[in-house]
Amino acid sequence: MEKVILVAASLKGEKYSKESVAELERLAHTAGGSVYKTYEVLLNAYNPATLIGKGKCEEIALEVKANDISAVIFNEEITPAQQKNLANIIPAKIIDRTWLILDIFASRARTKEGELQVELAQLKFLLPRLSGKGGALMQQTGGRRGGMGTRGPGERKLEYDRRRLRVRIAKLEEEIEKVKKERGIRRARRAVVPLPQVAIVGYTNAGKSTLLNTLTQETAVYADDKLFATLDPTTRRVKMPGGGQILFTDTVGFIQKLPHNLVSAFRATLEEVSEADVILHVKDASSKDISEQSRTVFKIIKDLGAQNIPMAEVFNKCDLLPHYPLAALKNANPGAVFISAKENKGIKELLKKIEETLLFKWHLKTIRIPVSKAYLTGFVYENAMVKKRVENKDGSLTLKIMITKGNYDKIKKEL
Ligand SMILES: Nc1nc2c(ncn2[C@@H]2O[C@H](COP(=O)(O)OP(=O)(O)OP(=O)(O)O)[C@@H](O)[C@H]2O)c(=O)[nH]1
Ligand SMILES: [Mg+2]
Repeated sequence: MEKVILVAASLKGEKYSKESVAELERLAHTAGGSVYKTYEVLLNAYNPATLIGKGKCEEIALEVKANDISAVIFNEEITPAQQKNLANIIPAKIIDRTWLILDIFASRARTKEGELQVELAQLKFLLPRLSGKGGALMQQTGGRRGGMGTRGPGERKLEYDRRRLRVRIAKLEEEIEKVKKERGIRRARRAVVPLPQVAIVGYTNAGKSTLLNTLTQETAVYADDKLFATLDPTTRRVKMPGGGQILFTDTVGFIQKLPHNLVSAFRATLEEVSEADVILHVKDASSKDISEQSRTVFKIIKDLGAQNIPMAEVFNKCDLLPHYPLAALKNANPGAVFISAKENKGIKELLKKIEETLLFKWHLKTIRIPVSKAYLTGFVYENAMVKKRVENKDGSLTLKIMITKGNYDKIKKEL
């Protein structure tokens, strides 16, 4: 593990919450850092040259030298100029929050598309930060190479040459365009089976992947007590209690101050969210920061243009709450469902809630197909989710289905 120092610098009156500082510590930990010390710096104004004051920089520089610290991580975004100045004073890698998140993303990307997107976001971040003659700022700092803040996706080493970087960016954009098209084709093919789609979204570490595992009774989806365990969307079929199936997609976790170019980098991956029939918002009931985290999630949903999709709210990790606070939480959120994904509790209620929410767009119908119209059966199966099938004595078929209005009208006309 690399020893790191954290700096949470905020303006007086806008002081970071304890949770926000703890989150920075968890991010650093997730990236493989062992936190030596955390500086909470309160400022009257940000210093345009060094973000924090010169004196503070020198104090940190001494600490770095005396304790073999490999990186200093700032909770703020640092400008290229600030980074250069900071690196001149402090002999360690200078990493900001955005770069730290990108570094974690780089080690997490699993699919080709995920890798391309992370690398593109990294290179776009790096480009303005390279010093003039192709020298690499990140590499120069403290003469240190490798480790935290230098990872690319897969086994790839990040490039630090300006000209080559530009070429690589163009190539990545081209490849992403290609992969996107392929995805579109794949999705169109999948759409032939019109199952309702639920997108699981929520703050990082809320328990989204654990929930999907519980829903599908398997442990194929990587869940971990680290931030951004999931990067690429995973879609699974889930059997509903009353019959039928629904598609659930697990997505990348959201986080405060997620850099804007990252949101747009992941837009393609998050397309699943804007195309869902229901958004399932998973919250961590044990978090001290639920409302702030929810605000962050809503903001990103809006950024994705998905704010009009019906949403179901679920509080997870209820097993961690004592009786009284849990009761209070339930009182304050009458429309929500309360579960423990880990202990498989409340899952039935959750699925019921999701079906209810689906009824905004999908309708529950019972149809009878007489023998003379048996040819319609295939069409129904292709255009509806069949919850129950009863073969009647007279050879006719009674189907309980969930179906969109347009498709129902089509069937109605034929029957
Ligand atoms: N006690 C408790 N822990 C849970 C529950 N659900 C998930 N966890 C734990 O919370 C941690 C995060 O779970 P994940 O499923 O990886 O969370 P996630 O929302 O997918 O996280 P990202 O993919 O990082 O956004 C893991 O250590 C889980 O074991 C629960 O109901 N109760
Ligand atoms: Mg996950």
